[in-house]
Amino acid sequence: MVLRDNPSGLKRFFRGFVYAWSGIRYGFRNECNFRFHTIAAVIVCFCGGYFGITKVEWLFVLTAIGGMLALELINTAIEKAVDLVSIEENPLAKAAKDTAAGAVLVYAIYSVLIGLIIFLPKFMQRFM
Ligand SMILES: Nc1ncnc2c1ncn2[C@@H]1O[C@H](COP(=O)(O)OP(=O)(O)OP(=O)(O)O)[C@@H](O)[C@H]1O
Repeated sequence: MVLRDNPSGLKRFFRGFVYAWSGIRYGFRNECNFRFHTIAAVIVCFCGGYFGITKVEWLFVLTAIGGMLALELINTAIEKAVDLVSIEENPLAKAAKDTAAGAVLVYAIYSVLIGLIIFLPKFMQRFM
């Protein structure tokens, strides 16, 4: 049983990575939004390479990608935790899920704006 097993030091540290990787795999397998954002992230990285964006632009792009993926996973964690404690209809459960979804939406809008600011001028310059 995981809760009783309490290794210390390096073993515990690396075990944390295994659990985290398992969470990422869970998100990818079960959450359509997480898959969508992962695929979008890969496409954006290819575009970054293709358009030769600057180091500072990469920093913004990577912040948008990393934040978006992390928030999606946190949103999934909140959804699962809420379902665990409250299967029945509950206004607090609704508030928890909807505010978590709102956080994802806010960051998604931020990410889209970053993408437009960085890529739109380069796209227009190359293809228009
Ligand atoms: N226990 C609950 N009580 C009240 N409202 C809930 C509850 N569970 C979900 N809801 C509400 O129902 C709607 C859909 O919730 P649901 O959990 O299906 O979200 P979803 O975004 O469709 O998630 P998923 O990614 O699992 O498909 C949301 O508005 C949510 O706040």
